[in-house]
Amino acid sequence: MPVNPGRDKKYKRILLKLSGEELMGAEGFGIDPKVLDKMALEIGQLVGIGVQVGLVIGGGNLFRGSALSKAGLDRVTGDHMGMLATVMNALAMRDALERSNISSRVMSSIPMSGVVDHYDRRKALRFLEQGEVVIFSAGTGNPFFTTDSAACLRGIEMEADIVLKATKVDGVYSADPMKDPTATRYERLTYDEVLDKKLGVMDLTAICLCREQDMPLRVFRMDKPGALLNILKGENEGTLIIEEARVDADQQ
Ligand SMILES: Nc1ncnc2c1ncn2[C@@H]1O[C@H](COP(=O)(O)OP(=O)(O)O)[C@@H](O)[C@H]1O
Ligand SMILES: O=c1ccn([C@@H]2O[C@H](COP(=O)(O)OP(=O)(O)O)[C@@H](O)[C@H]2O)c(=O)[nH]1
Repeated sequence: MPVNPGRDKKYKRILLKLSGEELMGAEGFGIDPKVLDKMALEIGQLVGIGVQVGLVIGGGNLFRGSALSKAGLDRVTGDHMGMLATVMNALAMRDALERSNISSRVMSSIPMSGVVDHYDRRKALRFLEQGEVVIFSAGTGNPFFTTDSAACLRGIEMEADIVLKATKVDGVYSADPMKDPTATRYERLTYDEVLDKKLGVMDLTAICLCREQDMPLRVFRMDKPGALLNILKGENEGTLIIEEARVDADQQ
């Protein structure tokens, strides 16, 4: 047993984005507690080696504004429902983390007194420094955005070393791999390449924000056992999106 099992970790503070659909497991809707427990275990491993973890969870397993609007609802109302869905997911994740004895906090971009704390950057930084997992819910608090953008925004505000986007596919491909079986995976891309090639894995607002603030991003498959820990060890899971000039610094 190493004296300090975390000494080789590559990142001190991460912002992990989980898509809402990840939470529903094999079901078509809702939250599968078994998936939550599995995720809590993986997050617990990171906390155990001293990584500070901020979490943003999507709401796509419950409601998406764009889908509700297609069904006839007002778009802004639909987006509000989507943001509230992310708060429900965050509460479920906090519950799973606490069942695994991992201290965690939920903060919401929309004030929800008596349910969760209102987002406060300085408080969130303090919780992270104390080793608590901070779950940032209700997206950015504004309609017409996504939780990808919220994850990048909070990652930048928290001065995370990297934003990790956990999703159903194991990286960024030349085309949507769910639709095009000939698509090939990139190991590394620049922000401009993602934008120029219109690679649809993440929304473009999020990519632009990371490009402006020089925040590295990694897209990987969450349900691959150990993938998260591998990334923390510096292994090449999924696809890294980074400015060419920063590659050397990232590889140290
Ligand atoms: N170039 C691409 N490379 C990888 N995935 C892509 C690409 N274009 C579209 N996708 C799709 O993006 C999805 C991931 O986006 P994500 O935001 O996690 O899903 P959701 O839309 O459920 O929130 C993948 O499941 C994949 O089908
Ligand atoms: O800043 C935000 C973040 C999210 N949403 C709404 O919340 C829904 C759920 O988020 P998202 O689609 O990003 O979840 P994911 O696809 O990651 O599960 C979105 O469809 C939007 O309707 C929003 O209006 N503003």
